[in-house]
Amino acid sequence: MLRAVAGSDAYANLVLPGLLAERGLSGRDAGFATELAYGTLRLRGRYDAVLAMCASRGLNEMDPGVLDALRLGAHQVLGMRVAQHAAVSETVDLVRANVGTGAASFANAVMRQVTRADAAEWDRRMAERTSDPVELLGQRLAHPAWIVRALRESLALDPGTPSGDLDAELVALLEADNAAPAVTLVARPGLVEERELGDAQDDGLLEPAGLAPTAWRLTGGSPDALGAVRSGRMGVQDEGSQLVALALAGVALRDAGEAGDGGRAGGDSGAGGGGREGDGGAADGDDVSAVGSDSTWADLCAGPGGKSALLGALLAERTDARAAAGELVRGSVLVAGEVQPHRVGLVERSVKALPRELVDVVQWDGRTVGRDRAGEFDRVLVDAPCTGLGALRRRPEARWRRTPADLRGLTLLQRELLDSAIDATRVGGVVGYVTCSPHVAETRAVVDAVTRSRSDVEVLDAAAAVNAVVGSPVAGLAGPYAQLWPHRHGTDAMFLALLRRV
Ligand SMILES: C[S@@+](CC[C@H](N)C(=O)[O-])C[C@H]1O[C@@H](n2cnc3c(N)ncnc32)[C@H](O)[C@@H]1O
Repeated sequence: MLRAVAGSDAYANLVLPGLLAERGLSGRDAGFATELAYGTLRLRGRYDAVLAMCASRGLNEMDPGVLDALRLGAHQVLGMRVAQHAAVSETVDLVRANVGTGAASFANAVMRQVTRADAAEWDRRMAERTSDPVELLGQRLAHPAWIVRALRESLALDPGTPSGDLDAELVALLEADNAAPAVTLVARPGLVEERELGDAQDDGLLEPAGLAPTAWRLTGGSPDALGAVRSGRMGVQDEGSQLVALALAGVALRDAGEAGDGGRAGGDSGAGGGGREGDGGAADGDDVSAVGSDSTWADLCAGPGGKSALLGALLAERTDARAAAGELVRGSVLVAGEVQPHRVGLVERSVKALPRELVDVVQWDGRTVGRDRAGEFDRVLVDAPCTGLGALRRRPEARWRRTPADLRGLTLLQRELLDSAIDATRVGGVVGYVTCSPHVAETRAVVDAVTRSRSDVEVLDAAAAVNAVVGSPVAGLAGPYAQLWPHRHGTDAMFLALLRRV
């Protein structure tokens, strides 16, 4: 797997399951192989810093296969509890079998150096050689320096960051990125019975994740062992992804004719939680007659479809509730659009448990939707393509593959998509702008630039909307934007801005 990722630009999460199946590994063996592979990939920068101090030649002069084997060996010695002699001899055997005898004796010499100090001593030696504190933190905790700087800036600008704790917060975040995350599942509303979830809990397979009412942590077995996962009524989805979709679905809309607040941020978040949406539901505080239509939703960037499936389930549940209350409900629809044809297929698979007529899966360029379908939608999600710096714990190789140069094209696309989403939303409707990156350039800078350039949007309090979903104030979350963090909330670092079209 290491060779496929480094040599062929493969994605670890796509390569590994096939390799485990091919080699017949399951249970504890599969877990061990996964930790070997994912841990080595995640911590590559740390091990490279150690290997550079141990080897007689530069890393870029080494055979790439030897370098990967040494990284794997270093992870066993410094990051896992593998016996040193076993780690050394396995590494040397691997190099002898795949590269040759000369390379094996080189690997042997390097691995013996690696074993001569423990992790704390290697940290000390790194500190002796590196004066820049950001570079050093990046080496110690295996993040490229540009990412360390970006995460630090984002934490510093987040009003949810406890004052005076920036450096400790940064270390906690980098450490959380290096830990294997629990598998979190979504129980799509209206599709999974309480009894089914109760049985899975009794069998030791699931426990409530804690924040999102739909989120469950897998405590045993694999997701596919659950019938609800196989039938698409549940799915693997980070809790942060669930929270942002639920928050967008829960925020109160306004009637198209009602005057807005003139761009006021915070204050009235309009975040009402369950039971208030729609033309006929009871609303606590708001004038329901002012809510307007709430039956046409769009997911502008839907692939692979996790959030579409959750939004679709919410829309279906809400439509059924209204019909049961005697309302005349016509044609609720979620249009789930995606630009890449093969990802359109993934969206179709992900919404397979929902009523066919409820979700319209289409191929589109989200940038033109605002022009082609202006003012058509009540709620629009823009889950924009981004660097993914908020999901580093799930994508072990991503941090080494991304570069600051990626930001330029992405932020331009993000602005265009957000502008288009606002144009596609009716007056009084709401747009949710989401990224799985906390990078300031992709989050608040995009939202600030777009809202500054238009006079028809009002920034809502997205943190209050998330609190309303959870049912109590979430610690370390402060609006108007909602920035979640792995070390604080146990979720990916999802960002949510909610904008009302006025
Ligand atoms: C962050 S992912 C969305 C994840 C998805 N919402 C989910 O929860 O499964 C961004 C998606 O946007 C798609 N995309 C990129 N450019 C696009 C465009 N111009 N229009 C529509 N989709 C686009 C990408 O192919 C990718 O599938």
